[in-house]
Amino acid sequence: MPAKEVIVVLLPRIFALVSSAEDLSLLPAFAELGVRGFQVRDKAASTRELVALTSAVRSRVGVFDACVVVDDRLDVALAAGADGVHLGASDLPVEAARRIADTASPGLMIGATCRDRAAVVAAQETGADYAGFGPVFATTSKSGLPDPLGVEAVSAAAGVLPLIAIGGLSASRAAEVRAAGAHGVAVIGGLWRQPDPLQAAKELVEAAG
Ligand SMILES: Cc1ncc(COP(=O)(O)OP(=O)(O)O)c(N)n1
Ligand SMILES: Cc1nc(C(=O)O)sc1CCOP(=O)(O)O
Repeated sequence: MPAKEVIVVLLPRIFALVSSAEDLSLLPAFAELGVRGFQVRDKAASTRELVALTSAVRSRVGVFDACVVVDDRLDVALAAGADGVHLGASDLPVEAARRIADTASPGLMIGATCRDRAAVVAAQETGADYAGFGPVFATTSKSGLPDPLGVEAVSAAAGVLPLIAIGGLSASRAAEVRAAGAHGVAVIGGLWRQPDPLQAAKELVEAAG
C-alpha cells in the first residue's frame, strides 16, 4: 500500500462521477481542463456493462494521467484495471477490500463514505485512503440521504484522512469546502447538469484544482 503522503499527492481534487447516461466524449476535455479524477457510478449497469464503462472511461482519460475509481465494486475495479474503488455502507467492508487489494492490486486506492469524524477515523483504521464525505449540501442526485451535513462538519472531520466532499457541490461551494479543509470534491449535477459542462469544469478546477 502506498504511504498516505503518496495518496495525498495522487488523489485528484475533483472527481466527476460518470454513468453510461453521460456524454463520454466530454471526458478528455474535462481531463485537459484539470479534472483528473473520474468515478464510474452506474446503478443500472450490469457487471459486464460496468467493466466496459470503466474501460471506456480509462481509455479516454488515461493519456492525461487521470485517476479512475469504481463505485461499489472492487471486482469491477480489479477486472478493468482501475486505480481505486469507492465503498459505502452497503458495500464490501473496507477491511476486506484492503485485504483483497493487497494481494490482487497493491496500491489500489480505497475510498469510504463517511458522514462524521468518527466514521473517518474508523475508515482510516480499517485501511481507507480517503473519505467521501457528505452530503455536505442538499442534492437531487441521490435519494434517501441524511440531512445535509454543512461546511462545519467538513472542518470538524478534517485532518484524519483526505476528505472528498460530495453532495450539491458547485464551483463556489467547492472553494468553501476546500477552505474548510476538504482535499477535493466529487460532483454529478454541478458538472453534468450545467448548461455548459466544459465551462462548469473550468470553474470547478479554478475553485478546487
Ligand atoms: C466521493 C464519494 N463519496 C461518497 C459516495 C457515496 O458512495 P456510497 O455510499 O457507496 O453510495 P452510492 O454512490 O453507491 O450511492 C461516492 N460515490 N463518492
Ligand atoms: C452519490 C452521492 N452520494 C452522496 C453521499 O453523501 O453519500 S451525495 C451523492 C450525489 C452527488 O451528486 P451531486 O453532485 O449532483 O449533488
